[in-house]
Amino acid sequence: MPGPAVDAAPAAARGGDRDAAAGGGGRCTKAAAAGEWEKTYLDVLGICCTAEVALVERLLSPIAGVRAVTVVVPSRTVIVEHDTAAASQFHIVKVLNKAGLEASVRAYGGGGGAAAVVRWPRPFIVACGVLLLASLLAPLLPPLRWLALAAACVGSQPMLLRALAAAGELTLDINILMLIAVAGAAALGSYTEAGAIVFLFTVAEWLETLACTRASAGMLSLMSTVPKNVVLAETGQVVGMGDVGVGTVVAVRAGEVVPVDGVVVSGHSEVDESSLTGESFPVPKQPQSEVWAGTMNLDGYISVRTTALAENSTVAKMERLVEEAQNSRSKTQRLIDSCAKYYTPAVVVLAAGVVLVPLVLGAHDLKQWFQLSLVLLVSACPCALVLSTPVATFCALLRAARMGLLIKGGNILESLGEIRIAAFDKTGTITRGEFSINTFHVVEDKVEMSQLLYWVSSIESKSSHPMAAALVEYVQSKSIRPEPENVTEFHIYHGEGIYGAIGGKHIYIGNEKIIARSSCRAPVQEMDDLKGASNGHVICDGDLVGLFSLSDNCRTGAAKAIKELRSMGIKSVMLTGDSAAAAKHAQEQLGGILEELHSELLPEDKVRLITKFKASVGPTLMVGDGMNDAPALATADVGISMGLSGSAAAIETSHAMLMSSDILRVPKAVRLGRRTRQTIAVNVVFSISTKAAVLVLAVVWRPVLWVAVLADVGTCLLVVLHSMLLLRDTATKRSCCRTSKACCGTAKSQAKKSQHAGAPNTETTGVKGPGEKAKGCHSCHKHKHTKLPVDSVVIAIPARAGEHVHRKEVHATAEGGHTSSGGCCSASRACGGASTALAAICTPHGNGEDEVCNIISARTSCCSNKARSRCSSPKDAGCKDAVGCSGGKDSISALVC
Ligand SMILES: Nc1ncnc2c1ncn2[C@@H]1O[C@H](COP(=O)(O)OP(=O)(O)OP(=O)(O)O)[C@@H](O)[C@H]1O
Ligand SMILES: [Zn+2]
Repeated sequence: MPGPAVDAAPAAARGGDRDAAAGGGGRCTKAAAAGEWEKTYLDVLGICCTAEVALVERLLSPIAGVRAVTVVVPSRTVIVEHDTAAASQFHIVKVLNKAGLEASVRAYGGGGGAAAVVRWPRPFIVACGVLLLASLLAPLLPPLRWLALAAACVGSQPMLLRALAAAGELTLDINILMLIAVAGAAALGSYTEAGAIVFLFTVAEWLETLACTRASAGMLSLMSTVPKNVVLAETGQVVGMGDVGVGTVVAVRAGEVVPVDGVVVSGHSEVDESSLTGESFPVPKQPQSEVWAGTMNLDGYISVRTTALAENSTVAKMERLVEEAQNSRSKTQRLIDSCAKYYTPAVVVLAAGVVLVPLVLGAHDLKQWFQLSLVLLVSACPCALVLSTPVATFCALLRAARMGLLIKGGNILESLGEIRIAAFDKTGTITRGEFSINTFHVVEDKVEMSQLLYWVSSIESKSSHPMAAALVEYVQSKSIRPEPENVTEFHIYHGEGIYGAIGGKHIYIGNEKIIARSSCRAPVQEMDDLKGASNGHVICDGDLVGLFSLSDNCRTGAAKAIKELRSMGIKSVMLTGDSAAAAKHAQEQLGGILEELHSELLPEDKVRLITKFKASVGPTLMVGDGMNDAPALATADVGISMGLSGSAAAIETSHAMLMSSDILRVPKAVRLGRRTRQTIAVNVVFSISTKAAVLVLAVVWRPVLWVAVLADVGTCLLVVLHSMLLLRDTATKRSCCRTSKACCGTAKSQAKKSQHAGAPNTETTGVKGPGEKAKGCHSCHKHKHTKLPVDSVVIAIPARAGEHVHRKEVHATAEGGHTSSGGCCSASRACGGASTALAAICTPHGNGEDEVCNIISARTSCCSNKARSRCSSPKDAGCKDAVGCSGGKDSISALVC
């Protein structure tokens, strides 16, 4: 498989090639933040298909002060990066409108602006329709037939402007073709037909725009929620976002949108992160909590120290990715575009021949030939074919973003649909990457425990490995403060561990391999072999001084995700840098579902294996999080990085980013890729066959111009509508109440069963989320509409404290105990803080087949103690399987569904 993955680097924005050449690859916002450049989003309704892209670029690029032009065809959006002093928004809009492109500046703060603009047909369309209708009375009053001609004239105004602009640029576009057809029909005396062509064309265009804007509303609104100004906490001064450096403390009052990514310094509040995560529940924030730009401070005053510049905020990065993805062209699209380039001129030449040859030969029924020629001309527009890929890709990318998966381009989506084998990294991907320390001891009293802990924590503070975080936290819990600033040398040995120098001591920390590297004199110690635990060694100046062991648990849903992949005919394997024992332990937790285990791998070993899979099995998916996974992620046909918790290297090199830690979205993504490929195939076949049918009909029966036009614009519209089916998550909408009832009902009945089984009481009562009335299962529609607008981009960010549970719907079913403090994360609120509560969280499946119910226990650490079980159908009250919560002091085994 010639890896499309390799050329998957996000394509530089169209017209922004100059930036790309300068090495900035679409990174234009950097300069913009400096204050000179501004990005303006324009709704340009006159963009019909990719034919207009070149036109828009050629119109705007020469304007002084315009630096980059990006045209997003499916959403009819033009993004212009310009110097406001040299080229005003007004001027840009004027230039586009002069060419009849119907441009308007998208209102700041709302992605759905365009939808409002195009809700009603424009006056010229209405006038065209009315005149055409009146002309149909011509049999009663013959002069009325002229009204049809008037209709054609009135309706074709914008077409004419666009045609002129295109002709000026020496390009042949749909507008020119249609105008020739209209003029031809008029010349033949078929005024009604001329009027009908114009009316059909304009109405179809309007409907298409309506559909497109519905699809794209919200896509570009990610960034627009972020305020442009901030209030400095110390002085109360209001300054522009561009002037805020890292480390500035800004004030965020209740009801305001957090303007920056940062850490809370003072104050307590609840923040609604739904714009980023889709979480409907406010997340409590206190000093040290992280907050993100674009989220809403609900009810308290907080001051936030910025940790990133505005252009590097999570939301800005996401927006950049989304934009780049929209503009990267997939393989299929490139193929179609290059075919379309030859198709139009070829058909136009043919059309000319059809008139000229009979003319020269002196044929009798010239009118017939002339009509055939016009039909051919109308059919020369490859609109539907050209749209068949980008609209489908666009809708699928949007769908993916809503389920928390940012895909860096349409070609990746197509590759996703071809995957034959999936390779998973272990630590942080299959497992949580949240280690707990089993043992930590000094070897033969060689050093003081406190000294050892100080060394380890100080050096580990410099590592981003999940083990490092656990070790540092462990040491801090012993009231020892790590001092990473005292570590004078630091080095990472991939697959082995780390090295650091502190206080003149040379210290290595890592697995067995690091012992050899450190030229340790002491014999390898026997560790008390805890099942599946990873063992760590601390070597100080060539002497083994400390031993520790840590363990990690598999992610909820990992086994199910792999099972689902298998049901799709995809093989799953594990690639880990950890020991064979740890790999085997994870495999046991998964019920032995992985087909191959590869352990103790170095980053280059992972690359080698991926290359092997690509050659021997086929298109390969790699899912990973660590720095050691980055090269393998880049090598795979599709590399998915896990969560924002993943290492920066993994996020950078991967082709798609899972914004939550829900591994179940991996099979969903593959399914979406398959659906996209199917949709594109159907679109292509449909648009080619209608063209062929019209031509055949014209030749064997008789050429009817309006049928050709209807087929042309109708196909375009149908292609758009068909692609929009990708946006639909049928399961979410339809099965919502049905399943919720099922869940509640079944939870109740199961609660009884589980009581017999000795499991904790899981009787059901409503659970309140903050700001919400207690919801039974019946209010889910309302809940749905208020919390998850159809057009919003929902991107899940992994929780820092505890763990978020990503959900579409919360049908809480909990037994209220005594209220307790709790409050570990948003989900704890779902549980109502009850000490023995259980909440079932149901996530309907994309394909509408089944749904997943998470059970959240609301003890002290409610969110992490969840069990997951599966209802195969809403009616199926019985449990397929139930997994007891493993780990955690308050673990609960429960049967639900
Ligand atoms: N910062 C660290 N502190 C202690 N040990 C480490 C550290 N980094 C790596 N190691 C040791 O090196 C081993 C391999 O690390 P590596 O990052 O290659 O893989 P991993 O993250 O454990 O597994 P996976 O490849 O599944 O993510 C780890 O299992 C651990 O024993
Ligand atoms: Zn990992």
